[in-house]
Amino acid sequence: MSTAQSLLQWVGAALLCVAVIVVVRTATFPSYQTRPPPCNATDQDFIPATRARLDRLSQAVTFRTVSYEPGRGTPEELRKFLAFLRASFPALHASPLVTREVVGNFSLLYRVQGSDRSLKPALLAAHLDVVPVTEEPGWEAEPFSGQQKDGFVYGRGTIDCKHNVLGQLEALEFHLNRGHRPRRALYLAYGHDEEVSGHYGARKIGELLEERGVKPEFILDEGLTVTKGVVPGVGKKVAMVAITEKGYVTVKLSVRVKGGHGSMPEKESAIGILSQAVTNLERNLQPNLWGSGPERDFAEHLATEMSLLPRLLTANLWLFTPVVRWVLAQKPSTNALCRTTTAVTRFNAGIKDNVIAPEAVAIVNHRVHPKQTIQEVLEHNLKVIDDPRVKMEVVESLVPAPVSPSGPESAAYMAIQESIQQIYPDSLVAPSVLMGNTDTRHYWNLTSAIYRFSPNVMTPEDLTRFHGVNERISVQDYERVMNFYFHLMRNVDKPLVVRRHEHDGDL
Ligand SMILES: CCCCCCCC/C=C\CCCCCCCC(=O)NCC(=O)O
Ligand SMILES: [Zn+2]
Ligand SMILES: [Zn+2]
Repeated sequence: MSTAQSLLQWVGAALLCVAVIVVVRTATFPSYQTRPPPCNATDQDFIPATRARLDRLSQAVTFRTVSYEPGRGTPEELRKFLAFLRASFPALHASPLVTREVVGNFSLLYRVQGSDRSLKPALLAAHLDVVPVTEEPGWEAEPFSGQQKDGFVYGRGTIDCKHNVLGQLEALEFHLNRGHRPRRALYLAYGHDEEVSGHYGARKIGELLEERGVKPEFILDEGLTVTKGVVPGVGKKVAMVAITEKGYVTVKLSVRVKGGHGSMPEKESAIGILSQAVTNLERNLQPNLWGSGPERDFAEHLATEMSLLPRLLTANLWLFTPVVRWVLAQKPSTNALCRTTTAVTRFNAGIKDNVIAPEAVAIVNHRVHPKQTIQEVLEHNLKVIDDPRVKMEVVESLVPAPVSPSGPESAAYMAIQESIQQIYPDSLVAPSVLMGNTDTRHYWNLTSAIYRFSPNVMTPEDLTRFHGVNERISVQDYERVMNFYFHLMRNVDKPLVVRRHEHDGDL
């Protein structure tokens, strides 16, 4: 046999081995999906989306509680919104079990007293502020109208996240009206400036709770949602419970040149130099790190629920990680899980048509992958810009959040999963990474069990509504939001027991 023939035989045998491993791993990959526990709720345990409840959500949207910049807000609107909340939920505001504090002038902290002091409190969070409306003409209903149309409530805040504020308060009001006396103390924390980093709201709440020695069993804030048609290869709904958040670093790029008359320009302008720099950043993305961080768990939790090809790839990441990285990098929503993202969010230069701009400034917002450091992000930028005329300064930064426990070893995570599956019995649940940031950055010292999840459904078409045009929630989803919080309040109102890790209950 020639050397070439024997080499071919060896290659053939190696390929066969690889194929066998791939097939065996695909066929035997473990399932992480457990059956939803039976829900003993009766008809009386259901909060219907009545006219009054829908109108309260609509009315909440009409308060223009927009936050623009740290320290600048809409005090009058916030004040009116707080008064509206007080008037809208009379039972909880009159209850001797509930205390209400205004923190940092406009943020709210409620405490519901529990009868069993051995149980650590639960903390549900959300925020009162909303992002501004940038593209008014594209809206099918006025963005601050709260208009109800075709089975939806429209407007800023309907999914980010007045639905969570109102949903939690509706659930608590419902509970108290039925004479419920909780065993576990419950905190509700509503910051008023989450969209501009929470420096005056959630930070103050976090400091206050720390001073008082409050150590919650877990914290649940806004976050990822139940998704439908968003996760490649998975037909069922997937509830994504974020167990960590990407970090961020915002940088300011600037170029200064000599100004002058528009009739006698130099070869290059500040605008041209800076444009080249941001083009370099957009053409040379930060490295694709998918699979090296907690996002890998997300895929592996869903592997057995995927159609054949994605399942084969996910069950064999030892071989196919580069392929998965390439596939996920093709869409903005999945690319966000792959790498530190680079968004050029502002670009300013020039004051007059015939004056050469002496300075051009761009702001670049990066969301940092859990396995990358901020230093590495900045070094990458300097390398690809490769122009000493472009100055780079860090405006603000935050390291990726600590990873919270998930799976059967975490009783709090399982209580959230159980509550999701009681409301969405056909949904899968998987731990994930939030690509944005929440007020929980100010709560890291309170507990290591921090989760970010909003109990409404998002389809691919809905993703751009978030901070975008035609933000809306369906009536059915809002009903699910209220009932999710109601179930969660019930499910955690007892000692939470850690379950042994096992796969006996697999689907
Ligand atoms: C494998 C599929 C991954 C795609 C997942 C998309 C799911 C989308 C669901 C919700 C969108 C959540 C956006 C994050 C918002 C964080 C809160 C926020 O706006 N904070 C302010 C900020 O980060 O600037
Ligand atoms: Zn939000
Ligand atoms: Zn937001």
